[in-house]
Amino acid sequence: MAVIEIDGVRKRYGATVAADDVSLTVERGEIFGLLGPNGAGKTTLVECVSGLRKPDAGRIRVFGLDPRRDRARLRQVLGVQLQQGYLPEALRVGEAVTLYRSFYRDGADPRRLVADLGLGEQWDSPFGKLSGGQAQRLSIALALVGRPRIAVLDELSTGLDPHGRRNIWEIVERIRDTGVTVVLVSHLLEEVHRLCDRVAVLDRGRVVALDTPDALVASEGGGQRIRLRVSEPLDLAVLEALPGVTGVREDDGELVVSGTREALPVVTAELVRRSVTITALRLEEATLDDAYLAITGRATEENPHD
Ligand SMILES: Nc1ncnc2c1ncn2[C@@H]1O[C@H](COP(=O)(O)OP(=O)(O)OP(=O)(O)O)[C@@H](O)[C@H]1O
Repeated sequence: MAVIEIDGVRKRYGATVAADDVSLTVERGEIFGLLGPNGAGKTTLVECVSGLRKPDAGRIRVFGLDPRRDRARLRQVLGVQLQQGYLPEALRVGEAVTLYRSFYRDGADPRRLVADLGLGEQWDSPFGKLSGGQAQRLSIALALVGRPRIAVLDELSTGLDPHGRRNIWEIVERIRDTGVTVVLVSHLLEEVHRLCDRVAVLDRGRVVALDTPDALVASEGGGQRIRLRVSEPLDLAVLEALPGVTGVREDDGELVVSGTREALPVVTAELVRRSVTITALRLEEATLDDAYLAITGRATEENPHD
């Protein structure tokens, strides 16, 4: 069942098109990723969903509610994580969570929520004294204190070290396990691959791909990269023309051949046929990075004058 429905949404700021005919749905209980480079329109879209911005055109429904018209009711079902630096420095963790709890009819127990997010010892700590990871966990607590059915988390691991990031990811998985639908805004591929059930890739206001992370990887050729060194110079076009090969480039003396699983036997056979000796060969599985570069690169080529 769709809990968020976005249909034909457009939003402009002057000459900048931040949302260009965006249509997508978010299903109950999933972690849905919005992925894209800076300025792709991710924040604009979640602000429209949260009722903070009014689209120029299109329709949005969240549990059937119109985010602008039904804002008070929306607030009871949708929790939005605020960006860093949002609280007075002197406000203590416990005070902040208790204050936010008072905005909701049926909220969570502040002490338990703070403990669940690993901030029990910081209950009396002022916001200004928290580490980056603790401040992020507090912002998640504030998004969850109203016991929302949907949580919107925007760039939640920005500025965290790898350990802090993993910690936050586990928290997001636990949130999902309690039945809350999560919309995750991110520009980190590793993050969306690890967490998201489905991902919409946004580029200059447009949805340029929407699928599971694994399907996005597979859609870009099924994914292998062959890195090889050869005994003599080779015309790249020879390899590019082979079946299963989707791209060939040179990287620091190595030939990097991208393609389907079929590519490896075909490429090696062709080199043998040409009596070219392979001096080194390494096989890498394609990742979401490859898919993402291919998808956003293609979107740019399709609209060279934008
Ligand atoms: N209030 C505003 N006034 C004018 N232009 C804006 C405004 N807010 C956003 N924009 C522009 O709209 C485009 C989309 O911005 P948005 O913040 O939605 O993208 P984003 O994908 O969230 O980017 P980031 O990852 O950098 O936060 C950008 O070109 C941005 O400069």
